[in-house]
Amino acid sequence: MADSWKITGFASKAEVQAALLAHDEVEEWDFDMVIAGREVAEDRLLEWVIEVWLPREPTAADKRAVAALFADRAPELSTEKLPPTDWVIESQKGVDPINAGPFHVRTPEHPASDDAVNLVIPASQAFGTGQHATTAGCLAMLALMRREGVMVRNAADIGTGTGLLALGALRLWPRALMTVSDIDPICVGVVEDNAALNGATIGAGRGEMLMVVTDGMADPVLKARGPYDLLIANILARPLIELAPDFGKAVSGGGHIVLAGLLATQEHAVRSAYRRAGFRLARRLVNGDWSILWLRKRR
Ligand SMILES: C[S@@+](CC[C@H](N)C(=O)[O-])C[C@H]1O[C@@H](n2cnc3c(N)ncnc32)[C@H](O)[C@@H]1O
Repeated sequence: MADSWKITGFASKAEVQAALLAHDEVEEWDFDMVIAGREVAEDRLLEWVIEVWLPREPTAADKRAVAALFADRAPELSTEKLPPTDWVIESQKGVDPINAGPFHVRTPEHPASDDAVNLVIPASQAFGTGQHATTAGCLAMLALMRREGVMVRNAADIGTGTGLLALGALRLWPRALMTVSDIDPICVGVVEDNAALNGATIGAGRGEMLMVVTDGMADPVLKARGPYDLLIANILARPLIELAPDFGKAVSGGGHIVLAGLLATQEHAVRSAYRRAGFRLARRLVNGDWSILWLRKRR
């Protein structure tokens, strides 16, 4: 567990949104940025802060990069050294269960819901507890697809994180082949643990989950198991646009793709890239600032 630092500055909502976009656009950015709304106790005013977390003591260049996130004014920034903590696990502890479509996503500490499809996801270093609007939106979109009569035999979840979306999809389509992938090898153990917790089996057969570590569609196993009739990708707008041609090849004619990780303001660019790759829009959901797209490949 390394030391970490946090730089905080109050911002307008417009600055917060611009900062989110900048974060997505700047490739060499190596900070974790948290955008938070803060309630000031006395007058219940909602203020926004930009919090930037760094794995090192901020240099002058780091501070300039953070200051550049604030439009036309010199922001007042405060810098704080944080105690050594595993922040990913810490941030996931004690989170409340969420409901999305028929799903109830909870940690093992919370009781099961009798009238929902329970998915158990403990705190881990991988992304995907259901708390984020994009994850919850994808679960709701998958449930909508099932309600609309979509049948899935061969699916892949790219950027699976905790494996939550794949586990949800397997509840909706229990006989499907399911390949999951992530660029981050830490997800392998997390996916295995979460599969076991949710009664799923790791394997290459129907109703099982096969995990590969790869960037996008690069892995030969991921390619060989296609074409997919459902591909799920909750990543970010930039990689989604870059991956559009590969995803276009990986999805069968008439097949489906669910995309998330794009802000509503980035939807146009993502939809254009996927139109060029042979997809048309079937449905869209908006959850907070985020868009979740269901697209269908032309036959
Ligand atoms: C926003 S998280 C989504 C996790 C989970 N699917 C969910 O919906 O909560 C994005 C995940 O995509 C992975 N990722 C980012 N870029 C990727 C790429 N080019 N190929 C595969 N995975 C990628 C990240 O490591 C991360 O686990």
